[in-house]
Amino acid sequence: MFLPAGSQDETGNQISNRLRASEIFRLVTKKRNFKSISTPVVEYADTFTNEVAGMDLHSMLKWFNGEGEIEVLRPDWTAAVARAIAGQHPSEQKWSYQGSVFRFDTEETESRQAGIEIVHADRFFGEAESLLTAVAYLKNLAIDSYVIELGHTGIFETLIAGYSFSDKEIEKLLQAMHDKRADVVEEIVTQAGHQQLADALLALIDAYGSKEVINDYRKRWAGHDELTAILAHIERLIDLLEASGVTEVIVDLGRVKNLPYYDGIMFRGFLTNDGSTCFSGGRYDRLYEQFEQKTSAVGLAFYVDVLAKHMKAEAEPEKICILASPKTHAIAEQFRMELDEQVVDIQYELKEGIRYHRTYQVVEEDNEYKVVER
Ligand SMILES: N[C@@H](Cc1c[nH]c[nH+]1)C(=O)O
Repeated sequence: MFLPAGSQDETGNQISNRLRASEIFRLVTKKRNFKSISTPVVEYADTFTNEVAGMDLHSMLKWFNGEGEIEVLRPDWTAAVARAIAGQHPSEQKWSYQGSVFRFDTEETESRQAGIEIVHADRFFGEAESLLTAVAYLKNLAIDSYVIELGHTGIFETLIAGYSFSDKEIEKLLQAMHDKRADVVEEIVTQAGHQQLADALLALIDAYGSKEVINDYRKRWAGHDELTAILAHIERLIDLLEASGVTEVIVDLGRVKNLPYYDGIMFRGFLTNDGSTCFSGGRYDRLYEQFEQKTSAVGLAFYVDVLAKHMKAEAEPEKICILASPKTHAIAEQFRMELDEQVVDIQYELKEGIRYHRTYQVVEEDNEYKVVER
């Protein structure tokens, strides 16, 4: 039997690492006073596709229910959690969750996330706590080679404000900026008749790297209060991360939003060894406008499958075999109960190719059963 593209089985270490990653996430977030929340896997599509959430129905796993409404498998936790907690008292601010998201536009259809959302809190506090929780979690997973990248939706948006583009053009422009395709960006702005904008956007494509990029752009954007305020904001977060022991923080001023609801700071974590993204998040105050709330909302989600792949495997415990028979199986089981630390396998005969550190056997002596080492 085969599996559809984007689905795969999992075995061994990947599973035990993933379960450990989940348990460590539970402990880390509990200790930091997050309240856990879980939403159903099946929801109305509208929770994710409404005007403010803005996600694309095409990439969702969906069907019609008996009433003709579209239901989906949860494609995103952030919009689901927002729906679930919209009616909660604003004193509840820190939420954590774990579970799968399902999307067709990613390599794997199902991917497991562990995430946090901080709502109704002071804006800088929410961003700082999100990032520091990420740092604490990675530390607890013993993952220490990673880079945190900061970006901001306001840069691109401020630069293109005042130029008219159709929704289609904006969509293409966002994609081209995301792919860092200077040629495509130039083509789109030229065709729209906004040649003057090209230089600013093309420069932005290369505006990533260490803190010096901020100093450089502070000079370039001198006098442009909105943009320099964004730079100062990013710099404050970098200072916080550096003061908390994070050695590699980079900025990408040309980063555009990867989810339609972001409006403000965006974060991402990359693992150094293969560049894979291990967490992603950002500010999304606008999402709460659908509930007539003007508030602060920020968070991030870890890609648990990615983390599990990069975690060191757990140390192997001693592996013991007890040879028994149908008659002595209960005796072997009793002996097994006394061994807390070891992996204990009971077999009726030794199988070739399976290795144990020690082997025991149930033997009969003077009408009594004993377990002895072989
Ligand atoms: N839901 C986002 C992550 C996130 C959590 N909070 C804000 N953003 C994602 O799937 O990438």
